[in-house]
Amino acid sequence: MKEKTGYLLLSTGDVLEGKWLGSEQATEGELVFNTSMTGYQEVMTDPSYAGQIITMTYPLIGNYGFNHVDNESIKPFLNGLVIAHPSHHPDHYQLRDTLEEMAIKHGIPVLYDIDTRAVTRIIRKNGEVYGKITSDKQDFPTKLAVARDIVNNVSVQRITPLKANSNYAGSSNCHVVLWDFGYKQSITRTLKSLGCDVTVVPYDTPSGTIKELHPDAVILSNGPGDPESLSHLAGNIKTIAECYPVLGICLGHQLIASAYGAATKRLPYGHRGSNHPVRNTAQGKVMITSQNHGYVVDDETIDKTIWDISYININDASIEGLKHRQKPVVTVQFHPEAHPGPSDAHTIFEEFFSTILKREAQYA
Ligand SMILES: NC(=O)CC[C@H](N)C(=O)O
Repeated sequence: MKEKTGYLLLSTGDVLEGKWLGSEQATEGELVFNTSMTGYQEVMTDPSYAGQIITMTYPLIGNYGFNHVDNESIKPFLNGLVIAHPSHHPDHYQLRDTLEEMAIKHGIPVLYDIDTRAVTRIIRKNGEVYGKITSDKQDFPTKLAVARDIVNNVSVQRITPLKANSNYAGSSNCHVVLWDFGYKQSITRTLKSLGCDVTVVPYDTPSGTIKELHPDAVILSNGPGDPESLSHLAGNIKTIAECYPVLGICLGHQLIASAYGAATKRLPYGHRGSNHPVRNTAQGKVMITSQNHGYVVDDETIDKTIWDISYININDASIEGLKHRQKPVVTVQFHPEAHPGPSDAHTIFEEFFSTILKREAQYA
């Protein structure tokens, strides 16, 4: 196998030498680390990583290849991947592509033979770090202007209806509008398996158009970038949250909190992995959750006359969930749809649906 030298250059001035896997195509972006030990396919196809270079702390990546069932979006949106050891001989009964084939097919630059734990220590120490994968040792990343249209690039372009799974045995028959800021397909898979018809709508859909769809509930999805870049949607989001049962997931949680006047701030180096413990403040119970976010809602700015804090991160006490005190509006910073990661938080969907069904029974 040909091995071409490439470099990971950091905005901190650090230079790491590695090897190209696939095409030698320079790329740059915010460098973030993910600590998941499995689920690299789901990580790479999660649209929330748009514009970023991911480094995986787990050393061996690609050992079961890529399949056709676990993608989280139509294609990977990340800017690049930095790993220690690629698996050159993956094996799995569902395998379609190797890591190298996947990288070439979608034009994703991949650098390997990097001590990704050393890179992670640099990010943990410095916070916001930009990286460039390149063949030119002098070609340092510029401090990037975050793409303004980052959500526009990952959101659906038109209103898209999806039918509930036909083999669903229950009786929920809900119609959910999924407000798409870069949704993971595990969200729609979960909703369809719970018997919901889903209408996915573009991120800039006016509240009036959402109302015309007559949803039973609205879910605001995850997505990439700084939530502040979507502050112009606050009025629309608040209008919907005042009218329907609403669930906000990750970016969706941040946007709902912002619509009610809270501020968001950057975490020192993000939460990205499959084992982040969060405590349910009402029950004292701990769940292990899948997470991928660089921003959080600032505790000090939440109006506690409107919101209860429902979940807290055990590692750093950051806000992990909010519950409206009067209305059926709940939000979570973590990923109840999981993938990758544990399904402890699936209960969030179940609780949300029991709220919708009770509400419908009340108005029937
Ligand atoms: N997964 C997400 O929705 C991430 C939300 C936001 N882009 C953040 O990084 O905090």
